[in-house]
Amino acid sequence: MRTLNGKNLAAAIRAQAEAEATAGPQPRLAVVAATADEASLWYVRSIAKAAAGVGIACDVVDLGADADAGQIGATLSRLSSDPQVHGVMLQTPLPAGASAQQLAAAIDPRKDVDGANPLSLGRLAAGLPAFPPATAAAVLALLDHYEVELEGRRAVVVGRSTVVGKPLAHLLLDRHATVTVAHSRTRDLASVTSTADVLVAAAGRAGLIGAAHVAPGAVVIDVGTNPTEDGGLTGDVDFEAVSGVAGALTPAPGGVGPVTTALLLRHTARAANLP
Ligand SMILES: Nc1nc(=O)c2c([nH]1)NC[C@@H]1CN(c3ccc(C(=O)N[C@@H](CCC(=O)O)C(=O)O)cc3)C=[N+]21
Repeated sequence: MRTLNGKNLAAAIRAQAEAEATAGPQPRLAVVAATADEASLWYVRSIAKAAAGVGIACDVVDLGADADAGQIGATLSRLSSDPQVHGVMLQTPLPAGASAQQLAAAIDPRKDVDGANPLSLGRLAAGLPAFPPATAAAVLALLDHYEVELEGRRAVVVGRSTVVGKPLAHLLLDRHATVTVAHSRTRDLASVTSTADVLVAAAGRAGLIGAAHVAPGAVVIDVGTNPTEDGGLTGDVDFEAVSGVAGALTPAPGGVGPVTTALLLRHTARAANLP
């Protein structure tokens, strides 16, 4: 079984981001957060640290977990019209009553480096240029890096979120895979997932995918970042069990996560260089 490590790929993507970031005026990313969620705040800190490492300025706009939709929307609009800001990201989760899908419409699509504006998803679906969500792009980057063939192969995505499952289905379709999207109401999940040449677990449920879900030799990508009781993170895939069946498997942590952060930075450098 091959372990599809994401750390080396992430370093290579950060090097590209740095080259692109230092070629012109310094790119600036604004990350808007309105949450007390520890995992989410950890991600914000790791973005800020990684940005500093590649020459990208990063402003964290922390509105606090009590912010309302009006404040968040006004902040996104202000950042979208600020010529000093090249990338705008709205961190999830949001306070009750605030809809990420609705609010993200306030992000200028040219600055939408995490592909959150519904226009970006629509453009992606239509095959037009757009920034895909960094997590969905990270799955494709890993598959490409490890030279996993997609054309004509069966890909099953477990999870239908707006940040991962839906955009990823479009990215895989663009690459001529035969795509199935399974989710929490799918009946007999294992009978669907075991048809996959490429299986992507993005449901957000620790240990959802076990040995019985995986065809022998399949390539398995674990997008899950579920908090564990001891303060760590674990994926949607039971690594031990699945590593006995799969042909290749990403670790979590150490797989999709680092590549996601690196791509967010590369998107920001590209946003700053858009004509
Ligand atoms: N609008 C939005 N877009 C997101 O992409 C988004 C979000 N909101 N909200 C929060 C989640 C979480 N997320 C992670 C990204 C990288 C790691 C990551 O790099 N994790 C390390 C492990 C860190 C550890 O072990 O503590 C790894 O996988 O190696 C984790 C989690 C993106 N999210």
